[in-house]
Amino acid sequence: MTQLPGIVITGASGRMGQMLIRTVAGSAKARLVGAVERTGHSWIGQDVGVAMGGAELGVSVTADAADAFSKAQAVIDFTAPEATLDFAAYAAQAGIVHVIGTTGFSDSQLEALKPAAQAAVIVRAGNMSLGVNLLTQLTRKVAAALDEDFDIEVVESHHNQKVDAPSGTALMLGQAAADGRGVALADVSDRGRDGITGARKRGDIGFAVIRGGDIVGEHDVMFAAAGERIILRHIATDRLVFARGALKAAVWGQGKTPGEYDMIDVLGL
Ligand SMILES: NC(=O)C1=CN([C@@H]2O[C@H](COP(=O)(O)OP(=O)(O)OC[C@H]3O[C@@H](n4cnc5c(N)ncnc54)[C@H](O)[C@@H]3O)[C@@H](O)[C@H]2O)C=CC1
Ligand SMILES: O=C(O)C1=N[C@H](C(=O)O)C[C@H](O)C1
Repeated sequence: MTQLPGIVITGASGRMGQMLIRTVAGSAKARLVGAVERTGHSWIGQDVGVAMGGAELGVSVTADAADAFSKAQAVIDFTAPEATLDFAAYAAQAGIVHVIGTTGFSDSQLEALKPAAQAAVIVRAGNMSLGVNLLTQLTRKVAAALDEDFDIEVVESHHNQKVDAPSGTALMLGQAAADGRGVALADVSDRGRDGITGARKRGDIGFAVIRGGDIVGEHDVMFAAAGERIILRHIATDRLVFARGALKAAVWGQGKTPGEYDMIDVLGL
C-alpha cells in the first residue's frame, strides 16, 4: 500500500494554522509530519497538539522549515507574503507540493514565486473553499452576460485582525468579473474611495472593505443597474472550509507536473 502524503503546516499557531493542524491530523488521506513557526515563537520545541491545548500529536514545532520540508510530500502555508516566498524556495528545493493560502502579495512578490513553480507544484488561491471558487465562476458568467449598464462592486467583510485589504477573495472575484467583461482588472479597479471622488466611472469594478469582530469572511459581488440589482453572496462561518480545500489541494498535487495551479484546477470547476 502507498503511504499517505506527509504534510507540514506553516504558521502552526495562527488562526488557519491551528485549523489545518486539526484537519490534517484527523484526516484519513494524509499524515501530519511537521509544524513550522517563526524563529523565537513560544511554541518552538513543543508538541503541536499540546501547544494547541489538546493531546500529543507526535510532531514538534520547529523554526527549521527546510528540514521539515525535506521529510514531507506537501506544505500547507497560510502565513504572510514574505514568509511564503521563503517557503516557496524551500519547497522547490525539496520538490514538494506547496499549497499557498496566504494573501496580500504585491505584483512583484507574485512574480518572485514563479521560479519555484518550475521545480515544484504550487497551488495558490485567495480562497480555498468550494463555495467561493464556484462563486468566481458564477461571477465570470454574470459579468459576461451583462453590459456596463451594470456597475460591479465587490464588498468584503472580515475580522478585526486581518492585515490585508481588499481580501484575496475580493481580488479573485474582481478578476473573475474583469475576465467576464474582457477587460484588464488593473485598468478598471476602483479601490479606497474617500472624499470628493466624483461620479462613478462607467465600467469600473469597485471594492469596499469592512473590518470588525470575528467575521470569518463574507463576500458580495453586486451588479447594480438602474431599477435592479443582482447580488451574488458567499458567507464563510467556519475556517474549516478553507482547511478542507487546502488539504484537498495538497493531496491533488501529488504527482502533478511542476507549475502554478489554483483551486479551480483542484476542484475541476
Ligand atoms: N486562501 C484562503 O482560503 C485563506 C487565506 N487566509 C490567509 O492566510 C493568512 C494567515 O491568516 P491567519 O491564519 O488568519 O493569520 P494569523 O496571523 O492568525 O497566522 C499567521 C501565522 O503565520 C506565522 N508566521 C508569520 N511569519 C512566519 C514565518 N516566517 N515562519 C513561520 N510562521 C510564520 C505567524 O506567527 C502566525 O502564527 C492570511 O494571509 C490570510 O488572508 C486565511 C483564511 C483563508
Ligand atoms: O484573513 C482571513 O481571515 C481570510 N483571508 C482570505 C482572503 O483574504 O480572502 C480568505 C478568507 O476570506 C479569510
